[in-house]
Amino acid sequence: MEKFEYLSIRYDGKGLLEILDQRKLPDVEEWLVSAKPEDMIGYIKQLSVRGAPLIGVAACVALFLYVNNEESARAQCLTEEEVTVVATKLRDARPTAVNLMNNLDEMLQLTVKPTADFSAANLGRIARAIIDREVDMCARISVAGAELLSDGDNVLTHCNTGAIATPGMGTALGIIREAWRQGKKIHVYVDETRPLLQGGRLTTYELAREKIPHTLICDNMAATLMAQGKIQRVLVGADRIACNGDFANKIGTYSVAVLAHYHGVPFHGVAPWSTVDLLCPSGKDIPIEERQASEVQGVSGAFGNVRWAPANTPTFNPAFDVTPVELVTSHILDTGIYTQQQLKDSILTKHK
Ligand SMILES: CSC[C@@H](O)[C@@H](O)C(=O)COP(=O)(O)O
Repeated sequence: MEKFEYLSIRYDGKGLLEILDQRKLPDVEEWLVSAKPEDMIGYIKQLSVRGAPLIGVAACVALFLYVNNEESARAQCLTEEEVTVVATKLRDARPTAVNLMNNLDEMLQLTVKPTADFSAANLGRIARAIIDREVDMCARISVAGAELLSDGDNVLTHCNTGAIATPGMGTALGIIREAWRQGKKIHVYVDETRPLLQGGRLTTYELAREKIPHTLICDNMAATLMAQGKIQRVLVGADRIACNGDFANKIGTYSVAVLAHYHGVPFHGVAPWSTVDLLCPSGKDIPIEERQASEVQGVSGAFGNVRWAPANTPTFNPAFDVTPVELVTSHILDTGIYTQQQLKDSILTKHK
């Protein structure tokens, strides 16, 4: 595979794969080496690599690199079984974002089984095609969604859906970037996104780099802003969209959707088609990751580890929640903007 470099993942074309440690942002920009699949699995679990499209891409490149190294060492191709064992471990690194599963299934060439080719050269080609497609989908999403934004709009976003969460320009944040690039005078309210502060640390970092006007708020402030008429639209990402249009995204998204519904503010789920799970009928079928207590008992990161709750305080820490489709004004995908019925129809067409 040839050399590539994006904001949060890079490969030197000679075997060095690195990811930007998103736990340490915004103040520390540190690159971590992923020499073997176990490294990447650890980085995905600890959220050094995060964001549905990015973990999908990172896992594919890690799989390619493993096969490439083994193939060189043994001077022969790996078997399908050997590649599948490693792909399965990567697939299990996080349970909710379906991009990980969709992309690895593509690497395993499940749909072209009789002619599958597990050489490093072929896996490198597939991984490269997946990356190019993700970059392209981000660009298309951004253009499609930017049409909805007008001068003077205040947009609320949750978590981080930008260029560090994808190999492209981002999804929900990509729309914001594109609208700004088009000269629209918009302003962004950024939910801080407890417990891991993806909004407070990462979305603010990206918006500041792009010089897009923004204001950071705590998650519990969105209701007040909506009641004051200060939010015109909500744009959020997705980790898995079910066939009926329900979708999982960062914990807290559902609360924002309920608030938006109550206040009559348009609410959009934004994602590439690689986030649609054609095998998942509805939101109740989406597996939700639960994470460790320490994330809720305090905070940790480059700024240190701080616990404010008494040690061993019982916690509940689901990393994602499911927003029912009834609360979604429309989904913005790389192929356009979809009402609930249009999305269902498109998914049905893909099933045929
Ligand atoms: C373009 S990223 C879309 C989603 O993956 C994003 O909104 C999100 O929920 C990320 O969660 P994270 O736990 O930080 O990986």
